[in-house]
Amino acid sequence: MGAIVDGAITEMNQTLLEKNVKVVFVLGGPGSGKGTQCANIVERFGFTHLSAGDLLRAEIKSGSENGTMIQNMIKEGIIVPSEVTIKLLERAMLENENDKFLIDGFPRNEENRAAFENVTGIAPEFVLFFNCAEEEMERRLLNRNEGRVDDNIETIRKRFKVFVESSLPVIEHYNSKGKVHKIDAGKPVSEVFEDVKAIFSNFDKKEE
Ligand SMILES: Nc1ncnc2c1ncn2[C@@H]1O[C@H](COP(=O)(O)OP(=O)(O)OP(=O)(O)O)[C@@H](O)[C@H]1O
Ligand SMILES: Nc1ccn([C@@H]2O[C@H](COP(=O)(O)O)[C@@H](O)[C@H]2O)c(=O)n1
Ligand SMILES: [Mg+2]
Repeated sequence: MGAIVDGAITEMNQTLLEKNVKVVFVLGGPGSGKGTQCANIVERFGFTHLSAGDLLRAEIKSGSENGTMIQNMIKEGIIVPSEVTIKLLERAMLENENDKFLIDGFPRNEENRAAFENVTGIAPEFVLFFNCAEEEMERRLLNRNEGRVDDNIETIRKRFKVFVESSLPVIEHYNSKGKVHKIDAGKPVSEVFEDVKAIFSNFDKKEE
């Protein structure tokens, strides 16, 4: 059985518990390389990648009633209420046959963290923390060229502030439980992946 915590269990997350899903949270500042490394982990270790930001952007495109609110919050670099993001994550996990998920960019604040554990009853196997200097992250985001509304210097600075004030405490919370693997994400992609591989290889061995 994966790591399960006490909480209110609804029909939807009862199904998730029955699936015995394993979750790894992938955290780090904006532009630290979470999405890039998740793509490598998917290929090498068979996880399914769920990016909270991507799910929110897809929700905007779908014409959802929450679309305008989400769009405005992303433009401002603010964290969307947990109930919206958690529903998207739960749905994505239920719709996928895999039982191993990389949840990228979530939990982003204390509200995200507590609500996810209470609502789903799932605790992460471990947390990957991509640690990178702001100057490097800023350079990467300004060169990303994916047309994201939040990849401009004004929003990037707001996102850095939110990361330091709201997201780092979440990482500290899991660190105090011995669940965080901190990775130097300032190195080239292939070198970062070498460090990531070592962590997942050990995890695989424990599973055998
Ligand atoms: N180790 C690296 N060295 C140099 N460039 C990198 C590295 N990792 C990722 N990049 C590049 O930096 C940009 C941001 O990477 P990525 O999208 O993976 O970051 P992210 O952490 O998911 O960011 P966000 O939180 O904004 O979604 C991309 O253009 C990517 O190609
Ligand atoms: N848990 C989350 C994750 C993301 N958001 C919003 O999406 C923006 C982009 O996220 P990325 O991970 O793709 O960088 C982020 O700045 C938030 O506005 C969120 O609200 N909650
Ligand atoms: Mg990303």
